Amino acid sequence: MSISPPPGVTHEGNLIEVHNGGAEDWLQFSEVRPYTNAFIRQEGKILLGYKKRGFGKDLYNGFGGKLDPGETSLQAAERELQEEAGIQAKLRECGTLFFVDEKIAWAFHIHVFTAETFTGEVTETEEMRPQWFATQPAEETTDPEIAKLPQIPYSQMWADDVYWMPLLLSKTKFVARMDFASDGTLRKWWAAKEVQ
Ligand SMILES: CNc1ncnc2c1ncn2[C@@H]1O[C@H](COP(=O)(O)OP(=O)(O)OP(=O)(O)O)[C@@H](O)[C@H]1O
Repeated sequence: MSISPPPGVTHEGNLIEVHNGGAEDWLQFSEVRPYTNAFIRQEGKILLGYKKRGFGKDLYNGFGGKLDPGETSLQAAERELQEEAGIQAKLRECGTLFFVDEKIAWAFHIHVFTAETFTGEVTETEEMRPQWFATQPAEETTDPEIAKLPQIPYSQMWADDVYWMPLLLSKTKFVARMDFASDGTLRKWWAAKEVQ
């Protein structure tokens, strides 16, 4: 059976394990803007950044932002990682997120990237304070350094992250759409794994 994703969601592979929430119809959108979001994922841990200013202030997120004119999403993702966390990595695309917000005139098409290794030193910047988080419960790790790390702080993240972050951590490609109401609550969401 083939799966039809919500409007705006693009994919190349087959969609499996669809998860669906919310009751309202999908919001309309007239413009789509590209963004990036990058995560360094290592054995038992993930690097997130605490956003100190601007859009998403006081929330933890990956590192990313808008594309500069003429940039590919990969170039933008690598530039934003350098600008916001002070590190360089060869990123690869691991998913796409599509966000629509009742209060915002355009839809966000976010290319999500990941890497396991990086060069340079993780550095706090004017925009972001990077921090490592454990991706498994402390009792399930034998690595004392991982056991000391805090768990992923979903209560200080965008309301949608809890639905797609597990797909990112499972290392399968994923696609998701999330619609926000004007009061900031998640009004409807859809997520799936993408396989070849
Ligand atoms: C609605 N739910 C959401 N859930 C998780 N992540 C979200 C998100 N909505 C946007 N994002 C990410 O937030 C960053 C914004 O980037 P943003 O600060 O606007 O861009 P940029 O750094 O270019 O801006 P300035 O340089 O400050 O103008 C960018 O990574 C984008 O992928």
